[in-house]
Amino acid sequence: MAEKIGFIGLGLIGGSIAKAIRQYFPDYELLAFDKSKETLALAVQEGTIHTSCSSIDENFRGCSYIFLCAPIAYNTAYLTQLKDFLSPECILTDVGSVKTSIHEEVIRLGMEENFIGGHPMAGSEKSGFVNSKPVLIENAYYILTPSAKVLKEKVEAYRNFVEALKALPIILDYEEHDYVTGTISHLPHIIASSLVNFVHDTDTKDELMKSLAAGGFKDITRIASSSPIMWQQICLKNKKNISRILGDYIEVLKRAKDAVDEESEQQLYSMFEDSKDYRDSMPNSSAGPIKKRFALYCDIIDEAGGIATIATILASNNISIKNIGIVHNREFEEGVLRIEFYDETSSSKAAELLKKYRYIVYEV
Ligand SMILES: NC(=O)C1=CN([C@@H]2O[C@H](COP(=O)(O)OP(=O)(O)OC[C@H]3O[C@@H](n4cnc5c(N)ncnc54)[C@H](O)[C@@H]3O)[C@@H](O)[C@H]2O)C=CC1
Ligand SMILES: O=C(O)C(=O)Cc1ccc(O)cc1
Repeated sequence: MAEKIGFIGLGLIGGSIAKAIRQYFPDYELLAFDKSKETLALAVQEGTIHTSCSSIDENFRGCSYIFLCAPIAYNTAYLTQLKDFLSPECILTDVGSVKTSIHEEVIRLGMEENFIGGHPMAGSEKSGFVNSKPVLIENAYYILTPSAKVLKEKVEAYRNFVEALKALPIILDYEEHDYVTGTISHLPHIIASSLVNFVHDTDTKDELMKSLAAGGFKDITRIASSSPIMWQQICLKNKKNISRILGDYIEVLKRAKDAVDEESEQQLYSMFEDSKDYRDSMPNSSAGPIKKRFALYCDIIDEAGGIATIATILASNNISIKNIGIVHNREFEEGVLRIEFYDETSSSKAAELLKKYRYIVYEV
């Protein structure tokens, strides 16, 4: 066996990372401790992990990576128990949605040389090992928050590891992480939950609102179905940022109310126009502008013959393909043909050409 990797908590995120490692590094030895014995039994039975641990024990000694993937307060609480099992080479990491609290505890316990915080910006409203899958982290940003005393070589190794698992590493300061995710992730979850509860509390006797809730409502409230314990802990641990952000956001809502009360045509139009322009400018794929890949996606009916036909169309128009293959990812769960090019011009030329041949092309 090559490397040994340990997991504490093997739910949606821990399970997805473990499955991605299994897929891309089949000779690595994986072991896990989870408070749920059923989860561990299933993970062994499915062949995701080799060893299930009934506590944080000797098995964790000699791991090259240890991933803390339980709800955040437990991750922090387990640091003390782990300390004795870490070799100087071990990279200790977590996947928690809040970073300052765990970094502060790492500093207090003198574990900075080992710790690099981690946060895959992927997930869903579902939870548990049963819902985990390797594609969950594919093409998703994976934020790394290195401790001040961790060696650059360790950060580089972790960054390469994340890339090998097909996610997109990005390095951030842990405090900046909590400020940014407070707005783009924690605030939306609070808005979604409070909006759903608002409908529940103000609905008519015969629950007309519940019955009639349409696409828009469902789009922006999907995440209200997320794990209550996870979001309770996020709000408790990122209290300062969330409180300030909520305060600012309430001011924005007040301004929207003023615009309605005052029948301000200009303000109302600007609000919807500005949001439309900005939302339309956001990249659809999580890869975003930071790491630009020139790829398009295309529906094909028959995999084998279909790929050959497309390759011929592109080659006969002097468009070189960098990579081609069927992918199943978060955006295209049913599977789609992904074609990657060397530059933007080739990608747009190919899209135009394939559309002419009546293919359904997605440029994301
Ligand atoms: N769900 C999401 O979309 C995302 C979650 N995260 C972070 O990932 C972490 C885990 O979240 P999920 O995988 O979604 O949750 P989950 O509920 O799917 O998995 C948590 C796992 O930890 C285990 N666990 C709970 N308490 C434990 C304890 N005291 N000791 C050992 N194991 C324990 C549970 O049995 C479960 O298997 C959280 O810290 C969360 O902030 C990060 C990115 C996305
Ligand atoms: O399902 C979604 O859209 C999410 O927002 C998932 C998510 C939840 C928590 C995180 O820390 C990161 C991503």
